[in-house]
Amino acid sequence: MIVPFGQRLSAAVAERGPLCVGIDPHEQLLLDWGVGDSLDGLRRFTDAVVEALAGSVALLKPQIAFYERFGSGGLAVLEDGVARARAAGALVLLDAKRGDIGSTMAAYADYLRPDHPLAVDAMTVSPYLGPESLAPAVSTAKHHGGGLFVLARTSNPDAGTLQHATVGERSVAQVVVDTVAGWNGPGDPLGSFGVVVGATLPELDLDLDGLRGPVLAPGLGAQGGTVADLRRLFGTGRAVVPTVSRAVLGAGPDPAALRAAAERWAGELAT
Ligand SMILES: O=c1ccn([C@@H]2O[C@H](COP(=O)(O)O)[C@@H](O)[C@H]2O)c(=O)[nH]1
Repeated sequence: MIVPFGQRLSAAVAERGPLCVGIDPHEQLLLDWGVGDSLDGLRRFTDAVVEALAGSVALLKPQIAFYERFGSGGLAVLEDGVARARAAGALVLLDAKRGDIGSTMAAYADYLRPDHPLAVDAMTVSPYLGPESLAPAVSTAKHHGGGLFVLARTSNPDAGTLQHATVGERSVAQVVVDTVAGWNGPGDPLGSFGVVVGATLPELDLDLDGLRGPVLAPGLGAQGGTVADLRRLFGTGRAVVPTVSRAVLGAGPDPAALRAAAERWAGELAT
């Protein structure tokens, strides 16, 4: 039976808490960990993070850019790490930020097919070609029980330059949120289609009330966002998935230290 991503996310968060940990093997992190900025270092880094965290956090979010740096070998490391993370019970959100004309978008969305070598539970996508260009990904996600997180109001400082531009009466970011809301069914307790909204925003300048889907909130830790910012921006009662990469990964390579760093964030989120 196919269980939609929104339901699987709800169950994972109920069991493990909302924290998502990003797997971002930056060159500097590989050097700091002492594993080397090499394919072997990438493999050791990925193995360590998966082994330390896949049994306890709800979501892992590998950033594909750091694997593509190493070509096909890097992607093989990612495929192996993703498969092992899912087998250990973590949902995997591939941070790929794909977006293209619809016919190409259909191919990108194949990451959501269970028979893909890099099959994941959900992926990030970019609506820059127009939110309707993402329709083939929505259809693949619905067919296979996958999820999408669409960039709406991102965490980088100049994001508002484009995302605040207006289309009629609404900002571009709001058009994205409203489009994604339309992909979630009215009866869904939590839909499979969510948006990305940074935890670094000075204020929440968009209306998320009708979304009925999860909000992925990056920007915590290394980019300056705090748990207090999450509360200030999103309040309580919303399905927010806070995601942290460097502020957890910096604790490695010791698996116990990685787990402790993730537990500190999880503990703070739970208070
Ligand atoms: O608005 C966005 C969307 C995605 N990201 C990604 O999240 C992580 C953040 O890493 P940190 O080390 O926790 O800063 C990274 O992969 C980004 O590409 C984002 O930061 N903001």
